[in-house]
Parts: sequence; C-alpha cells; structure tokens
Amino acid sequence: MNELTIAMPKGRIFEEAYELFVEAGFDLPKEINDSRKLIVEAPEERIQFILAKPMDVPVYVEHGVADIGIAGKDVLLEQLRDVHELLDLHISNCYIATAGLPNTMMNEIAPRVATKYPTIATNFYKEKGEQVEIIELNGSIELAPMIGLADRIVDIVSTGQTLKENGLVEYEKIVDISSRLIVNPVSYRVKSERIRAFVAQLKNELIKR
Ligand SMILES: Nc1ncnc2c1ncn2[C@@H]1O[C@H](COP(=O)(O)OP(=O)(O)OP(=O)(O)O)[C@@H](O)[C@H]1O
Ligand SMILES: O=P(O)(O)OC[C@H]1O[C@H](OP(=O)(O)OP(=O)(O)O)[C@H](O)[C@@H]1O
Repeated sequence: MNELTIAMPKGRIFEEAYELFVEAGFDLPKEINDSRKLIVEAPEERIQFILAKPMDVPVYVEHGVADIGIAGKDVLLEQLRDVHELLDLHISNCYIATAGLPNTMMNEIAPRVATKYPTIATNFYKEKGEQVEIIELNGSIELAPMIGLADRIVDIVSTGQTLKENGLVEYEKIVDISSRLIVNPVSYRVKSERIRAFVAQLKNELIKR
C-alpha cells in the first residue's frame, strides 16, 4: 500500500484528532505527542505526519505535499483552497458569531468589524446588505470592542467564557464549525484505494461515538 502524508494541526485540534486516530486503531508513535519534531513517521501504518499550524494545513494539502489534512471548517471557509472535504470529524466543535459590547448599535457612519476571518466577515455583512470596514487582527479579537477599535467582532465562540469574562455579548450566530478531513484532489485519484481504506477506518470509529 502507498505511503500517506497527513498534515496534522498543532494546538487545539491536535489532542482530539490524536485521540480519534488512536481509538480508530491507528498505531501512532509516542513522539508525535511529546517532541518538537515536525515530521513524524508511523512506520506500522505507512503514514508520515507533518505537524503544521492550523491555518497552513490546507496550503500543504492544496500543494500536494500532504495527501490529507485536518482543518477547521473556519479555515476552509476563509481560504477557499482547491481541496476536497471528505469527512466531518465532529471534533473541535464551536461556531463563528458576531459579538460586541452589550446594548450597542453599529456606528452608522463608519461601522468597523475586527476579525481574523476577513472573508467570512465580509460575506456575512455583504449578505445583510451592510457596508463595514474590516479590521484584520491575528488573535485576542475580543480586545477590539473593549478598547474602541471596532463596533463588532467576528470570531469563534465555544463555551462563551472569553466573551463573558470580557463583558461582551453575542449578537448573531454565523456558522457552526468542526474539524474536517481534507484531501488533495490528485492524491485522491492516484491513491484512491489507500485513502478510501483510511477514511473507512476513521468513519468506523465516528459512527461508534
Ligand atoms: N475555543 C475553541 N473551541 C473549540 N475549537 C476551537 C476554538 N477556537 C478555535 N477552534 C478550532 O480549532 C482550530 C485551531 O485553533 P487554534 O486555537 O489551535 O489555532 P489558531 O488560533 O488558528 O493558531 P495559533 O493559536 O497556533 O496561532 C480553529 O481553526 C477552529 O476550527
Ligand atoms: O468561547 P470560548 O470557549 O471562550 O472560546 C473562544 C475563544 O477561543 C478562541 O481563541 P484562542 O484561545 O484560540 O486565542 P486567540 O484569541 O489567540 O485566537 C477564539 O478566538 C475565542 O477567543
């Protein structure tokens, strides 16, 4: 069977994805979990893992240096890469919403929205017929309304704790998010049997959950 290269996101998704793989019966090396190595082999499985930043996973898969990847739906909606989405893994569940200071309206003359999802935010306000200025940030988005940088944020909400602790409220839910298995379209043709078997093994675990 062919070797598979899988781009695995470091950070938040990693732990749940690792657990899913192990429970699905994949024999993963311990070093994938507790070393600084960026490329880890799972020789028993003939799988090579690339440990990547979550936002970079679709880049590796689109370019074909990884056959498969795991990416948040937020990243896929934001980047619109040429990859196939094969499976909803139902992990790292959250949603994207607008939020801001309580009982506030958008500034009528120059409404500003801070986000690390400029495409998702632009599309959302365009569909509502509202023209807004998007201010792109890389993290700690909740700061923006608190310090007067923006009227609203478009960001991930999971437990709601970050909003609550910073005195913000949710206004509109935009879209549910979970992590997805994505595949390079050429790999899917060339290694179709191998990838189908891999997906079937994961699906088998998912239906048990
Ligand atoms: N609070 C959350 N709860 C559940 N899932 C989340 C949450 N925040 C983000 N996610 C999901 O996990 C993915 C990765 O998030 P993570 O915070 O690990 O990375 P990041 O913020 O994109 O990058 P980094 O923190 O490494 O710069 C997101 O793309 C999203 O799908
Ligand atoms: O509803 P909650 O459970 O509080 O989770 C939501 C928070 O999680 C994410 O931030 P992250 O921790 O990734 O940090 P970041 O601000 O650097 O993106 C997201 O951007 C929110 O800030």
